[in-house]
Amino acid sequence: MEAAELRVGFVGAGRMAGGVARGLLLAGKVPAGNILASAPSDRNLGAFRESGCRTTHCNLEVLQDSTLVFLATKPHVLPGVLQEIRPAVCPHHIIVSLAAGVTLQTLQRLLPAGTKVLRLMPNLPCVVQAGAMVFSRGDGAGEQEAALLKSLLSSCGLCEEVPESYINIHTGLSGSGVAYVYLFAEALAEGAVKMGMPGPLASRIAAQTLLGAAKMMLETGEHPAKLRGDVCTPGGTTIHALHQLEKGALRATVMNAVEAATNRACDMGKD
Ligand SMILES: NC(=O)C1=CN([C@@H]2O[C@H](COP(=O)(O)OP(=O)(O)OC[C@H]3O[C@@H](n4cnc5c(N)ncnc54)[C@H](OP(=O)(O)O)[C@@H]3O)[C@@H](O)[C@H]2O)C=CC1
Ligand SMILES: O=C(O)[C@@H]1CCC=N1
Repeated sequence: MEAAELRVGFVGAGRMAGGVARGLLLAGKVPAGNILASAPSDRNLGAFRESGCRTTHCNLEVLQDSTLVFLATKPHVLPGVLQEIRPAVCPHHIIVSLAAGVTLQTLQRLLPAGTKVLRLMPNLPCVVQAGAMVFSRGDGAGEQEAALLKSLLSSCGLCEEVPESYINIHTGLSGSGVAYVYLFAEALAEGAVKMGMPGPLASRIAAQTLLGAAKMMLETGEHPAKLRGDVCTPGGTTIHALHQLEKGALRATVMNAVEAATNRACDMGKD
């Protein structure tokens, strides 16, 4: 299907829905007039309207209007939403859930048999077209639906199809991982403030440091341990700092964080 013909709906219009919609619009993948978003309040719908998209308070209207429907409510709200929209779900619909933890098995159980359903895990930098997304398809979704989703979401960042068992791990690594990185950025900047640098300058430099380090990792393809070694002068500043981080068990703590978030996503998926 040509992107210009595709009608895209969002049930739930918050941060992630807004981020995905923005990526689609900026890349010219879907015209604004072909996007319809629903939410109970106007809190987030205004931003959609300002971009030229249509909005409604009625979730069923999104199903009636759209072929590709993103379910972008919080996970605890999703079962009620699925119950509400189920009568309006038809074979032509492609349903994509963004909800953390909610399994394909649950989605398939709560939707009509044979529904083309996919489970996507994005992360917040989709908002600036630098997201990291993975998705898996349910039994009713084929290569064509996967290719369509991948092509559309490439406008929001990296997007790969993976076995469903990786989705909760991606949540711990990247969906939640963005927050660990902000914590690290905050700590970097506060260290600089402690040493006398003004806060706003320290924050900008912390962000650019993360951006540059990430860009080098992606562009060189080198293992981070190799790149870290390249920064360390024998007897120099970096190795003294890294010793402190090792004493604080930074690596083990971050690994524990990924494990905790992954386990939490698994628990959230239990019926
Ligand atoms: N935030 C993140 O970094 C990530 C989030 N996710 C997943 O994305 C999903 C959305 O998260 P996020 O965008 O942060 O959440 P937000 O709280 O920003 O947005 C949730 C949206 O759902 C709407 N909503 C609430 N109840 C209903 C309902 N009954 N019917 C229709 N819409 C409803 C809200 O309405 P209103 O506007 O009126 O409040 C709001 O627009 C979640 O399932 C989360 O697990 C995945 C990866 C990363
Ligand atoms: O905290 C959460 O549950 C969601 C999923 C990943 C990021 N935010």
